[in-house]
Amino acid sequence: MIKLENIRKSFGEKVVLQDVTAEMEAGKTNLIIGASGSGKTVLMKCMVGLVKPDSGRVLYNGQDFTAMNDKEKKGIRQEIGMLFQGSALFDSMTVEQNVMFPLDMFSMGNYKEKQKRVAECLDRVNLSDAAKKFPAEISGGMKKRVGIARAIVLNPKYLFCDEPNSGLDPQTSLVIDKLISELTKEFNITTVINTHDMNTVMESGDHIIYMYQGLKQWEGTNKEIVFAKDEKLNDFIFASEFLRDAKEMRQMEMFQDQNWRSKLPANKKEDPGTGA
Ligand SMILES: Nc1ncnc2c1ncn2[C@@H]1O[C@H](COP(=O)(O)OP(=O)(O)OP(=O)(O)O)[C@@H](O)[C@H]1O
Repeated sequence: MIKLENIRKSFGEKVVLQDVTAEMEAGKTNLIIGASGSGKTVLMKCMVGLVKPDSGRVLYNGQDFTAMNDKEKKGIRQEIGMLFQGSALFDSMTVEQNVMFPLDMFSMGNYKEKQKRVAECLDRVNLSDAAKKFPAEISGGMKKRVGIARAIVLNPKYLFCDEPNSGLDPQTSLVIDKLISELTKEFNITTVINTHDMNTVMESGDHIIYMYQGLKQWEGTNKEIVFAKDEKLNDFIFASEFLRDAKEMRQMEMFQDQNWRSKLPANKKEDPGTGA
C-alpha cells in the first residue's frame, strides 16, 4: 500500500497540489483522473520521487519514502515498475532485449535465469512470437505490452502507468486495461494509473481518485462513480449526452433491472442500431 499524507507542491507562485491525502491499495487498480493541469502527473511524480513535495509524506508499506536517503530510496525504486506514456522502448534493442534491460541493471541472476524470466513475462503478455522483433516492427498495442512485460520483469510490488491507453484504439485499450488489472490481482501489485480514458474508469476503476485544481475532490469505485453526486466530478466524467445516457443505463443495470430501456426518459429511447 502507498499512503499519501498532506502532500503539498507549488512551482513558484503556482500551487499545484493542495494538501492531498490518499491511499493506493494493494491488489487494486488505483486510478487518478482529472482535467488537464489538475495535478495528476505531479502527484504521481511525488509518489515515485521524481518531484519532492514541499510538505507531506509518501509512505510505502509504512516506510516514509520522503524521509529516505538515496540508498534507501533505491531499495523502494527496485520494487517499482513503470509503464511510460509512449512505451519508451529502446529502438535499437529487440523486444527481448528491452524486457531484459531492468534485469541487467538490477538483478543478480545469470544470463540463463534472466532469459527464462524474460520468456515468462513475454509469454504472460502474449508476445512470445515477437521476442526477436524490433519496436519499429510491432504495433502500438504490442509496444505497450512490451512496456508492461518490462515493467513486471522484476516482480514489482508497485506499478505506475502514465496514460497507458494514449494513442491506442478502443479495443486495444481494453486489452491493455484487462492485462494490467489481471496482473495487479494475480501478483497483488499496488497499481496506480494516471488516465483520461473513461472506459478504463468504468471497467478497471477499483479505486478512483478525482483531482480538481490540486485537490482530491472525490474518491470511490467504478460502481460508486455512477451514483456520485459531486457536481464537478459529474461534469468531468459524464460530459457528453452519450456518457450521461451510459451512466443511466449502468445505474439501472446495477439495480439488476431487466427493463432499463423502458425506464429511460422519452427523448432517449432511440434505437442505437438504426439511429432512428
Ligand atoms: N516542473 C514544473 N515546473 C512548473 N510547473 C509545473 C511543473 N510540472 C508541472 N507544472 C504545472 O503543474 C500543473 C499540473 O500539472 P500536471 O502535469 O500534474 O497536470 P495533469 O493533471 O497531469 O495534466 P495532463 O492531464 O494534461 O497531463 C500544471 O499547471 C503544470 O504547468
